[in-house]
Amino acid sequence: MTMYRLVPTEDEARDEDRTETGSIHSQNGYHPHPQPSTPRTRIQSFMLSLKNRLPSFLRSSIPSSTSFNSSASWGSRTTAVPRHVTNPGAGFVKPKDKREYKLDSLFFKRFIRILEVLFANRSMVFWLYISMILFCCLNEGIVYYVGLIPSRYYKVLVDKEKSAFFQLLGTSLFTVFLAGFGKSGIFLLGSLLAMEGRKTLTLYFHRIYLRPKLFYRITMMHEEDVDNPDQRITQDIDKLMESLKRMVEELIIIPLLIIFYTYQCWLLAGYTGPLFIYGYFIISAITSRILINPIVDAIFYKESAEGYFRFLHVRFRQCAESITFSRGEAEAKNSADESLEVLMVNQLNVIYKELPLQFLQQSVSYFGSILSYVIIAIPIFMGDYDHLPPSDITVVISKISFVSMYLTYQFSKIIKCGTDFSDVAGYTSRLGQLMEALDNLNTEMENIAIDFPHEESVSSDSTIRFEDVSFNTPSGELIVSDFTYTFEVGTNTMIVGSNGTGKTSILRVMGGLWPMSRGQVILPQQYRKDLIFLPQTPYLTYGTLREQLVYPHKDTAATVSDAEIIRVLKLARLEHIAEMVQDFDFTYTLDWTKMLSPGEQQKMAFARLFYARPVFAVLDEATSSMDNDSEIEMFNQCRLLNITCITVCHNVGLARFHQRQIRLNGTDGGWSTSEISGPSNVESHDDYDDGGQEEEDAPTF
Ligand SMILES: Nc1ncnc2c1ncn2[C@@H]1O[C@H](COP(=O)(O)OP(=O)(O)OP(=O)(O)O)[C@@H](O)[C@H]1O
Repeated sequence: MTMYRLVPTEDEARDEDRTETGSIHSQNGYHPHPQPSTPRTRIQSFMLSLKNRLPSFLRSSIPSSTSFNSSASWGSRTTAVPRHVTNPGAGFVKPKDKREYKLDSLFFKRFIRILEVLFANRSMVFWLYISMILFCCLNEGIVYYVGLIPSRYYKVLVDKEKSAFFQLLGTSLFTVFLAGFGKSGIFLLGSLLAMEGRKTLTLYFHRIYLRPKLFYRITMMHEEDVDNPDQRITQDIDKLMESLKRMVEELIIIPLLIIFYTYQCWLLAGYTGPLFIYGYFIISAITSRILINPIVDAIFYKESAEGYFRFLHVRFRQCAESITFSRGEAEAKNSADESLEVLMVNQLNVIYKELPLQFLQQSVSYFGSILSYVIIAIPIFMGDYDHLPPSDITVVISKISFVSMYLTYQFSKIIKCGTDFSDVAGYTSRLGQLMEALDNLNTEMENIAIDFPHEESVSSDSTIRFEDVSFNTPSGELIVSDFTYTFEVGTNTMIVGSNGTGKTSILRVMGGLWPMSRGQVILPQQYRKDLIFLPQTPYLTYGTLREQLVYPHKDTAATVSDAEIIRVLKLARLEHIAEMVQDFDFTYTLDWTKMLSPGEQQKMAFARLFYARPVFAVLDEATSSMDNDSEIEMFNQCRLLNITCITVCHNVGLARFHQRQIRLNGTDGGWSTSEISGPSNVESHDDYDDGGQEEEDAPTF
């Protein structure tokens, strides 16, 4: 036996104070109910004031109350970030007067963390980056040579040297060709770098996001903290790498170039040249930094709005049939229009905030070229080159012009990268925030020991035991209090109660998805093998029929024989599927959920169950879409295969397949257990009338 538990520490237990209603209060955690003056009330009043300030079409998108975790059994919030006002139906609105994302130390911390992931273990990204540096150095050597060509032309033209002119023509044509080759090489390496970077970061996120239990919690419970994690992984990483690529292409060897051209400029124009250029850069950089901050923030919120807009369309696609049946197309159009409107508002916000930066960048470029003439003029008017003949002065002017303009150009490139930099900062904030949320959640889950197994709790029998278990909803409502029950092998148990009384929640606690506020659950040692959960809507993977049956153990698919597939399909009354697909190894481009009816999808889940043959099957309304005969067949097969059922359902007719029941009464976490007296199983279909028809000894739920 294996046990997982959430037991308060001794200190925490001391602080606990039980009220008459059975709720538990604690100074340092485990609050099943919200405390009177909590952040929840503050957030609610903030949202109310925000709602009143919004245009009418957005008001409907703001929920009148927001769920807030006051229960410490759910741990602390994932990150100290603002509560976004969210609504998947309409989009996203940023709380007014609240700027959170900017170029501060947190940004640099997050950015360094992303770089650590990208460059870890001398990855491919690392080598591409090194190759790019080398290529850029080579290319800049060529550029420097090309830059000096005009001064050589001036010389041969003023001196009328014909043969030197043709020689120079040949060399310059070859150099220009080399420069083109260099530029396209940088483009290739940059694109590979962006692609490889995207792959590395995405794989990293797959690893930390799709972790057992954590994936469920971040998507189901922490939407307020981290909106659209899927969009961050699929879109934001790509955009981050594209912006980074552009920046790297522009800036990769800029420090070297600045040192080199500063030295050249100082040699030709004296100290005033570099002094003017550096002064001009410092002023531009400070102004640029001031203008970038609001853009980072705007990009963060624009991406959130993008996420909701995309999410809405995905939901339309998933629910196309339901929407059409309920003639909800007009409503869908309205919410899509509203969501687009919110996106446009956010996009416009980005455009407006980028405008001053664009103005600065353009002005800086033009001003840079004027500055180079000032730098040339100073030594010329000071008479530094009066001793040279006119042809040599034109060479000097051309050289100073090139080095000063090129140095100014390097600085203006840094300023011009401001837009990309603000993009990078925005995406870094979104990805960094997700990383932190996942880290915090992971630590939180480790601290509350929600996962199992705990070696010291190993026991020999195969029962599932709940011992004094209490738990709350994520919003802090007590659902079940001091629940003690043993699920024994061979004894089917039914869990019943009205809607929302916590039937599925008991299964969530059993599966480790929800934490307990107290008590412990003891599972069979090989719980992964011995315990299989069948939800109402099974998850059907993309892939072959063989893979479908062994889900989630895709790697074992090849070991399942065709005969075995046909056998379990027959048990699940899906033999026609075998004929329909013919080739068990054909990967269907069509979604299996489109190929199978809801009832057939549930049968597919039973086919998996019959293939795996666990000790316990936890069925959460797992037969709700099946016809009566099929329902009987599923429970009969479970009995024949010695699978003990723990069933959540509303169908009174199913009582005959169970020996015990747990009833949740929905008030103060109350519950009761009883024996079910009636036929414990059904051999023939005839003695099963109708799921809705009660028999004398069948309990009513
Ligand atoms: N993610 C969540 N956040 C907040 N509350 C939740 C969440 N999931 C469930 N709840 C609440 O927990 C309570 C119990 O939910 P549960 O799904 O266990 O009910 P149930 O008895 O299975 O209902 P039904 O018979 O309708 O399936 C409900 O009041 C529900 O609102």
